[in-house]
Amino acid sequence: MTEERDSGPKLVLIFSGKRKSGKDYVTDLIQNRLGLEACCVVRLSAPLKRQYAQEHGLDLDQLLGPGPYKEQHRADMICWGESCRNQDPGFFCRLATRGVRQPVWVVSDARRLSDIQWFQSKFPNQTHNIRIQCSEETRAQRGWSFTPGVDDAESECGLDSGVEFDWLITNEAEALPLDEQLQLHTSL
Ligand SMILES: Nc1ncnc2c1ncn2[C@@H]1O[C@H](COP(=O)(O)OP(=O)(O)OP(=O)(O)O)[C@@H](O)[C@H]1O
Ligand SMILES: C[C@@](O)(CCOP(=O)(O)O)CC(=O)O
Repeated sequence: MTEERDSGPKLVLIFSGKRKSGKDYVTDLIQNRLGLEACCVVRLSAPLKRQYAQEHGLDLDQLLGPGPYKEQHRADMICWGESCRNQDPGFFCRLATRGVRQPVWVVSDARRLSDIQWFQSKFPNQTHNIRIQCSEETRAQRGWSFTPGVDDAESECGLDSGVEFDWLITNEAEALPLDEQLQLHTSL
């Protein structure tokens, strides 16, 4: 049986950013650098997608991947997830971090103030907020197109204001290479 970490994480990096800004790409890069023993990528949407896939007979792997399949289901998943969050805003944060034993937690997909508040209230000294940004042109090249009800809803806009980000990362071909941006802020 695995033992729960008593002391909690040493570092919690909370990433947010618009669709196709590269949240998964950047957080995977950090995990590759730190290694699986030290670093866990915590995806708040993972338990949501797991439960949603089960209840709706969908392909979980495709919902977890970057392709068009999850986009076809995104609006309905958002509504479904919000009905859970309205009853318990920390519901997916708790599920996604259950049993995580690595000292560095890289949360890949904060979307709402309540997500950030949950980590900050539990780990006030360890938590840092990071925004991944890039142009709409770059996001479009990665498959994004504006979808009403998604791109103008809380899921995408909930952190547009009201958060002081500790770091901003620009994930564009023209920007400083990601490696160098990560090194500027940390020794990652
Ligand atoms: N710096 C980069 N270089 C090459 N490809 C990239 C880069 N950043 C992102 N991508 C690619 O762009 C696509 C979208 O990136 P990613 O899935 O990480 O975005 P996301 O913010 O997690 O998006 P969403 O929230 O819509 O799932 C992926 O196919 C990813 O591999
Ligand atoms: C339904 C939802 O969790 C999908 C997130 O998918 P992804 O992080 O973009 O792969 C978004 C949300 O919770 O608002």
